[in-house]
Amino acid sequence: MKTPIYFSHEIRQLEQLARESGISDLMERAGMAAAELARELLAGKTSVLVIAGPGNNGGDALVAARHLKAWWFKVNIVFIGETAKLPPDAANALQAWLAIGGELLDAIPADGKWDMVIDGLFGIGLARELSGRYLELVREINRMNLPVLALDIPSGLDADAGQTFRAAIHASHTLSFIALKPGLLTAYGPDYCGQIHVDTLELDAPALLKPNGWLLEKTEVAAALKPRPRNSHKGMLGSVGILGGASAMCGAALLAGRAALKLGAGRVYAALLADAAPAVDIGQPELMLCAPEKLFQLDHLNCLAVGPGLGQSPQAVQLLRQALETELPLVLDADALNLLAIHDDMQELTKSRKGSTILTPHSAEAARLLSSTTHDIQQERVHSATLIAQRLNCLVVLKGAGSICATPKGEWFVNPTGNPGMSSAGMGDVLSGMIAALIAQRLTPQSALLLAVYLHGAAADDWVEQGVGPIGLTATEVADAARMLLNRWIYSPVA
Ligand SMILES: NC(=O)C1=CN([C@@H]2O[C@H](COP(=O)(O)OP(=O)(O)OC[C@H]3O[C@@H](n4cnc5c(N)ncnc54)[C@H](O)[C@@H]3O)[C@@H](O)[C@H]2O)[C@@H](O)CC1
Ligand SMILES: [K+]
Repeated sequence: MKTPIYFSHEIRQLEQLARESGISDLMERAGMAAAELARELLAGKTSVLVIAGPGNNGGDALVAARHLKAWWFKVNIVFIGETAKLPPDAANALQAWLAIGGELLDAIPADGKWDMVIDGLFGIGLARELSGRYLELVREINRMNLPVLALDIPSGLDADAGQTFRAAIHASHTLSFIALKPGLLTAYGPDYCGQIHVDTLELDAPALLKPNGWLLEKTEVAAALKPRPRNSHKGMLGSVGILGGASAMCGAALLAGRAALKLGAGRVYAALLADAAPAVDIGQPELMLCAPEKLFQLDHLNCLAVGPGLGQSPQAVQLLRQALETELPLVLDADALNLLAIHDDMQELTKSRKGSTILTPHSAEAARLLSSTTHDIQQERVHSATLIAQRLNCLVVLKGAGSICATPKGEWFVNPTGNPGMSSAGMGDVLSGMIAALIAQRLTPQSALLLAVYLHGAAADDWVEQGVGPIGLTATEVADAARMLLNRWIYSPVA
């Protein structure tokens, strides 16, 4: 089953649709799910500090506290807000808490000792920067250094953008209600959420409201590539061209080319723009190096990646335009994106191309494409990726923690794999080569993009699990691990 992702306004729509269908106990369901998860995580330990805020997130916390108390846990609740202003469901939850003899504290007792904190301060209703007592409380909880179970979303995190409202609770676990939200998975989300759990509250969300966002998952992305027939030859496996490698940047094109080879392309040509370009890649002699003009004379290319080390010379401009005029599937990265951003005619060419175009910007490149700022892109990563995809009629991956893939039809995907070891030179070049290799092997451009993005991050994660990285992880190593994982997923899928 695919995992949907909804913006917070869509979660509210779902709540409304559930109410209209006669479901009125969502807060009870959420509180029970939270209590059950807390009990499991406490694993025999007994005391819990519950933080309840002024809205329905606080209500969830009050319900969870009531169940934990009934199960004989030692529970203290700190409530910050005005009880008279609680929304109706939360007010009921408070009455039920008081009815079993529960009390409310207005600050964390200085001498208290707890095994876990349950964070029900703010959920998807957080609407502005934290300040005053709320801000102090968030900082105080973070200083306590205890395991924290965040309800719905760590308080302080924006459920849609993954940005913090000045500060946010560092959770060790987050229990997301109804469905995932993008802010848990992108930008700062992964830094604050810890392990993410989802409880659907027994709602079949996709049946109620068609999702546009999905989580990338191994079972989905790996299904795109099938085992090869024994009777295969390199022509069947496709030919990739890499265009880039201007003076002092040959390495970028070589990295992309090597990654394409390792991801299984039958033949890979790297056309380097540098005057003193090498004639052979000594480290990877399987790679065929050629002059840029030669690349366009080949009649058997299946995909062309333009950009790694391309530079912005007049020759680069002319070659990019030539590439856009072909009907080949194109992967555009780095300076190809920067040139696209400043040449309106090339944007028009991109929109009307017959072949698919895949753009792989990081946030600064996306900002140039949208005449925006990196800050604004990061504030709206999903929206930015879908906007580029729709404006330029192309597939997009907006790279960075929780990469966003977007299609021109408005569908988007968030990638959960990857780690900070990938913040190093050459990682993007490798990704371009990987996407191109999968397209050359006849995956649809969208399947190739989604598989490559997921695999790229998973390969880096694999190294970190082995203790290599995140510090010092190299792009070459990621390509090697991607090859190994891909073979494992296809030929030993159980492992
Ligand atoms: N939407 C749903 O279907 C469900 C929602 N539930 C819970 O309800 C939450 C949403 O509840 P609410 O909409 O009441 O929102 P929240 O509980 O997240 O917070 C809203 C309250 O916080 C205040 N507030 C917002 N930003 C503030 C700031 N910076 N400083 C101080 N006060 C601030 C608002 O004025 C409002 O009183 C969800 O996250 C979830 O935990 C669950 O009960 C289950 C079902
Ligand atoms: K919370």
